[in-house]
Amino acid sequence: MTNERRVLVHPDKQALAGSVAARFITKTLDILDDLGSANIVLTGGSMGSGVLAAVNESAARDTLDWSRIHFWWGDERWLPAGDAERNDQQAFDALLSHIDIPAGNIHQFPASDGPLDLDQAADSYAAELAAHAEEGAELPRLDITFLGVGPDGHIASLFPHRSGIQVNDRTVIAVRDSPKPPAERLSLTRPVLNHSDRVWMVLAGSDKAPALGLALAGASRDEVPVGGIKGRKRTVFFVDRDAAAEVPEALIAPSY
Ligand SMILES: O=C1O[C@H](COP(=O)(O)O)[C@@H](O)[C@H](O)[C@H]1O
Repeated sequence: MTNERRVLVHPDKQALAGSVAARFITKTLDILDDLGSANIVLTGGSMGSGVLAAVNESAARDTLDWSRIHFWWGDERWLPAGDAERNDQQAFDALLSHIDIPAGNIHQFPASDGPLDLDQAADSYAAELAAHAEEGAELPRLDITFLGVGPDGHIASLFPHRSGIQVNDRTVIAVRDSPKPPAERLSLTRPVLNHSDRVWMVLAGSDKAPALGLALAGASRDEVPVGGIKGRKRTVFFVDRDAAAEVPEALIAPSY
């Protein structure tokens, strides 16, 4: 199988979340069998928590040995710990509070009410990644990275026509000019996202169709940041029919 980007279309949001959750469980079981542990990067956004809620509801949820799975985030909103708008809080509500996982396996970005300022928080998360790096590397092996995609084509907190999407000399950046509130955020950079073995983008709704169509048509990453993302082994867009409206027929995988 090649590492071309694939688009898998599902009838609606619910089917999409259920299908991605089932794939997540089976793929992570394989990764644990093969490698002994797994590093998963989570996303915020509507489908991010939808998929985690579907994992939580799955009868197969506890076939996974959660003690061997580490969770990271692609980005975070610079808000106090526990704020309902934080990506980590949404993941806790959807799944993480309900499973038997050691606290040390959950790698949250710092919060705005902690002791660090935004730049120190970015450095601190970079150091946390480095502390779990594979030998001789700056980063851990990233097995699956989930990304939501905004209607403007942003991924993590890397937005169109902002400098963040071009950064390639840091693993984590402080963002101060997000067009989507809050303006202050923390984000992994594009080279880190592209270091992932598998990038799974999950998007639903007709407002996402133009960004997906442009990205697949080869728009620049400055215009549509998602266009600059590619996993080392697999890059899959899991979408619903509405989001797929502008995807060329030839790129749609025959079945899911
Ligand atoms: O603000 C964010 O938005 C994007 C996309 O969110 P969606 O609700 O439009 O799907 C998300 O991927 C990112 O992690 C988050 O911080």
